[in-house]
Amino acid sequence: MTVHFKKLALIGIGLIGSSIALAARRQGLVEVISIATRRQETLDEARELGLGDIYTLDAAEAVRGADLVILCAPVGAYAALAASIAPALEPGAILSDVGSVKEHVVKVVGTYVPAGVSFIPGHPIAGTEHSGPSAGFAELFAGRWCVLTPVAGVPQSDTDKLAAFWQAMGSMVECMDAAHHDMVLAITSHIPHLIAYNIVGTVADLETATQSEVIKFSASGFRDFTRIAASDPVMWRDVFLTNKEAVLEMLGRFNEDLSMLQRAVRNGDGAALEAMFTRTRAIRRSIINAGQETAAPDFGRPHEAPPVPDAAPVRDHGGGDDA
Ligand SMILES: NC(=O)c1ccc[n+]([C@@H]2O[C@H](COP(=O)([O-])OP(=O)(O)OC[C@H]3O[C@@H](n4cnc5c(N)ncnc54)[C@H](O)[C@@H]3O)[C@@H](O)[C@H]2O)c1
Ligand SMILES: O=C(O)C(=O)C[C@]1(C(=O)O)C=C[C@@H](O)C=C1
Repeated sequence: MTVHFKKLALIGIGLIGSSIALAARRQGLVEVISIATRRQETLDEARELGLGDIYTLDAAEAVRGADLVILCAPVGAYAALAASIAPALEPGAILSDVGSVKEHVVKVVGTYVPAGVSFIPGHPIAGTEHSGPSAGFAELFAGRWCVLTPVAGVPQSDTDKLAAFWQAMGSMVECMDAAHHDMVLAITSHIPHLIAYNIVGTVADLETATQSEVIKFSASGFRDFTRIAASDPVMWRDVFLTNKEAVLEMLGRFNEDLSMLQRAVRNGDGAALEAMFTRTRAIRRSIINAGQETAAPDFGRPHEAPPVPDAAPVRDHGGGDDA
């Protein structure tokens, strides 16, 4: 499928928005890119980086005449943004987003979507701990999944067109129900971030002498946690505020398993510890065998893109209304 959009409007131009701008431009998917941000400094930075063609502080102005609009701001800003852009959305346009949670987005943005506009929320499962317009790179989505959660009544041809857009940027696309997405991401992304914030926070609370020892002797395990814990505070605040139920559900299970480990350590139950660690090692190996490790070797910096597939697959999880 050939993908071509006349005008792409990106509302918010941090890590994800700027990566879309760079990838869409590189792949020739769009004619014009208009960019809206809340703050003048961010807009100036985006302009200096040459990320778009039109720059404005007025989100409604940015979306006027756009056939693809993607919200790329923290999820907590979506309701106000949706209210302000709704009257300016063109009939026939596709409205999407990149937010890390989906049910909340369907609810708060959905109420503002005018008839004739196809609302197809999305989430590229790709990122780094960096933020802002200069953090983006065109290869970010290569070999990574992008989940779409189309709402009822959206024409399949629009979902296919948006899927083709992400595939052309190198992503593999899967459609699923928003609630299912939130449950899966709670355990694969949200809880890991909460754990990282917590463990690094625990170190921050240690007395100064111990803290400097931790920093001095931190090897890759703790360093990996600090990378994750350096992720954008506003973005992650909004994730936990808007995916509360799924996070609490998964956190409950996590706490039960942690208590089991605590008991095994206290009781010197080597067999229980070894059995658990053997299971988790197998999961790591299955992730590597599925090719996820090789797709983006170094998250922290722009890297050589793996080959962009001609037609990355679209998988249908089967949970969506009319996905
Ligand atoms: N960082 C990741 O790893 C990652 C991965 C996938 C999806 N996401 C999602 O992508 C979205 C953006 O995240 P990011 O990492 O690009 O964040 P970022 O902090 O790098 O950029 C956010 C951008 O939104 C702008 N913004 C903030 N409030 C705004 C408002 N009210 N109106 C207009 N613009 C506003 C900011 O100025 C900034 O340009 C979030 O919803 C996040 O959940 C992030
Ligand atoms: O590697 C990272 O820095 C990320 O945290 C990326 C990550 C993730 O948890 O996998 C973070 C948030 C997203 O919504 C999608 C991707």
